[in-house]
Amino acid sequence: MPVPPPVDRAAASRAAVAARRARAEVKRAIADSTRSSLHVLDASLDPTNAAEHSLRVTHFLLSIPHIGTTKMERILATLAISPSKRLGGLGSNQRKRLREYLSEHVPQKPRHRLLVLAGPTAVGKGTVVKYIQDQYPEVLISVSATTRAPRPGEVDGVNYLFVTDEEFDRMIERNELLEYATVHGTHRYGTPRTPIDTALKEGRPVMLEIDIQGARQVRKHMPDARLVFLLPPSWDELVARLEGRGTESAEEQARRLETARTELAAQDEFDDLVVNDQVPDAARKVVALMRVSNQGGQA
Ligand SMILES: Nc1ncnc2c1ncn2[C@@H]1O[C@H](COP(=O)(O)OP(=O)(O)OP(=O)(O)O)[C@@H](O)[C@H]1O
Ligand SMILES: Nc1nc2c(ncn2[C@@H]2O[C@H](COP(=O)(O)O)[C@@H](O)[C@H]2O)c(=O)[nH]1
Repeated sequence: MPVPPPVDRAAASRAAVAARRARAEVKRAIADSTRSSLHVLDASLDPTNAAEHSLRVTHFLLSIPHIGTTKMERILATLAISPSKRLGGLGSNQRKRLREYLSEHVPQKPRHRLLVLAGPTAVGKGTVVKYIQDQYPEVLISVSATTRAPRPGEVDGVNYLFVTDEEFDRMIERNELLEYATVHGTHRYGTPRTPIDTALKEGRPVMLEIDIQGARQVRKHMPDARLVFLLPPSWDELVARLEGRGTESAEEQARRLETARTELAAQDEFDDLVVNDQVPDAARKVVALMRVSNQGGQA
């Protein structure tokens, strides 16, 4: 008889506890409507979303407000889904039927139509945002405040609100900024809160082009925001774009590329990754993510 490999019982038990906690968190999230059930169903497709992937379809349905045991059993029978199934193990037709059922019968909490676009220096965030501003005028693009000096051609109030250090301090004191950060270790940048709140109340999609520190703060304050990371086609192309733009000294370029390495390493924290190969394609993909955000679907 071959000898079975030794079992690390403590590690297995820790993993089981962690998995149970993660699943409980997903169920709590659906129950208090911080995430739509469609969003959880879509996330379960990806095995790396372990909590959603391993969630039993029975637990999933029971965690939705107003679905009790009887209704849950009826739904599963109607959709021909075995109660023993886990969300990640649904067949494509079962998944489709469940999705249709949820879309039709379960009110989905509308997500903020707030999208945060981040990515390393010179990946083309500003270029993609400018394209979106021109082609999709319904999207409000936030104008950040910054303590850096304007570049040639930049206009105060259009590209940025160019402010002094003292003015920036005052904005912080008055709680006027949704988020702020010192970027590339030099100047401060921040997102004025009021225009965003107003636009969201009006149901208008809003987009922020900010750095990763800012994206993390937005996620904390507004968990419904969609975080999108713009990627270059390659590292060499990123360097070529930074050098080609020619707006920074060699020293500043080196500093920015240093930050870029750290930022690229954080891409997994984001909801979606979009490669900026051709600007119109990248812009279309980003806008599509805003359009479907109420449905919890995928671009
Ligand atoms: N898809 C693309 N293909 C080729 N060049 C591009 C593309 N997108 C942007 N660029 C060019 O890359 C350079 C950097 O773009 P941009 O200034 O928009 O980057 P950014 O991400 O906003 O940078 P930063 O964070 O440093 O402000 C610009 O010269 C721009 O014209
Ligand atoms: N956290 C924030 N980051 C911001 C904001 N506005 C812009 N940025 C980021 O700064 C860098 C550098 O911009 P540049 O115009 O000097 O090249 C870039 O990565 C932006 O995303 C903000 O309001 N908050």
